[in-house]
Amino acid sequence: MEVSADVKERVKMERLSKVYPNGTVAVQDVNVSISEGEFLCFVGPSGCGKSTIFKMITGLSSPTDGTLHVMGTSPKQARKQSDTAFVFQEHTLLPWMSIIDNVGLPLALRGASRKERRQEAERVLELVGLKDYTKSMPRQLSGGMKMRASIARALVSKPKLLLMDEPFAALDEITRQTLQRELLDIWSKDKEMTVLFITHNVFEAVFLSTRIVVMTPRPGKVAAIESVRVPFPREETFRTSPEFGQIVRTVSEALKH
Ligand SMILES: Nc1ncnc2c1ncn2[C@@H]1O[C@H](COP(=O)(O)OP(=O)(O)OP(=O)(O)O)[C@@H](O)[C@H]1O
Repeated sequence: MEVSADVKERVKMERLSKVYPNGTVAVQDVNVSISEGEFLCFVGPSGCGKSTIFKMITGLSSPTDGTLHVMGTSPKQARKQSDTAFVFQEHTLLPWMSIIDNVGLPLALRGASRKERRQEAERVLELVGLKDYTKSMPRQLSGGMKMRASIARALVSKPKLLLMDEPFAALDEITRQTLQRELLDIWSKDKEMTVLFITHNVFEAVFLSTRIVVMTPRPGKVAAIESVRVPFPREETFRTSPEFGQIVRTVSEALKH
């Protein structure tokens, strides 16, 4: 695959398409370029191909047409370099391992020393507010805390690209809003990290994003790309501001197409 010269471009999709072997056109002609340091949300109805795009970015699924560059190289190469990390809706913590061992697992798989694993796991557990729970087992944590631990595990390998597929969908509204703020804090401290975030929740997308990609139902195409030009840190008052309401309306309108 051709190597892009622009290292600041984290993901480049050109006419990206995916037709599954059974004939389902999941993604069609998607053109999106994502730069370093963006927080980009994908919103769209169920089945519009959001997860399929993520699978292609992580190299778990191949495009059937068009091109896709991740970190200026192929998705598989980017994954090999540990440049990408993934957080799913359900936490994927191993129930028989303590939180610190779960969080250090990606480093263990790479052969890192025990000391490095512990240091790095403690660093990210502090970032997500779980430094007092290093020895706990997953079953001892609430849903929100398990999600924090999953985020810590994704951050432990210092990814340049963090992909999050509806990470807060199973949480109650208060916990969801708390985690949104915490995630923005973590992201804004690391200007090199790009976050791609899937959500069905337009309010969540507007609060978090620098840009929002609105997708259409099958076949999944881009209906609109909206910029949210509101500076960070975003205060809680943003959620009830007229500007917020206006962007929510624009995105909701685009979703109807
Ligand atoms: N392995 C597969 N084989 C065949 N069709 C598939 C496969 N995976 C997904 N699809 C279909 O591709 C379309 C897009 O699926 P995808 O999971 O990417 O959508 P989504 O937008 O992430 O949906 P949701 O919001 O419900 O998670 C859907 O119609 C789905 O049924």
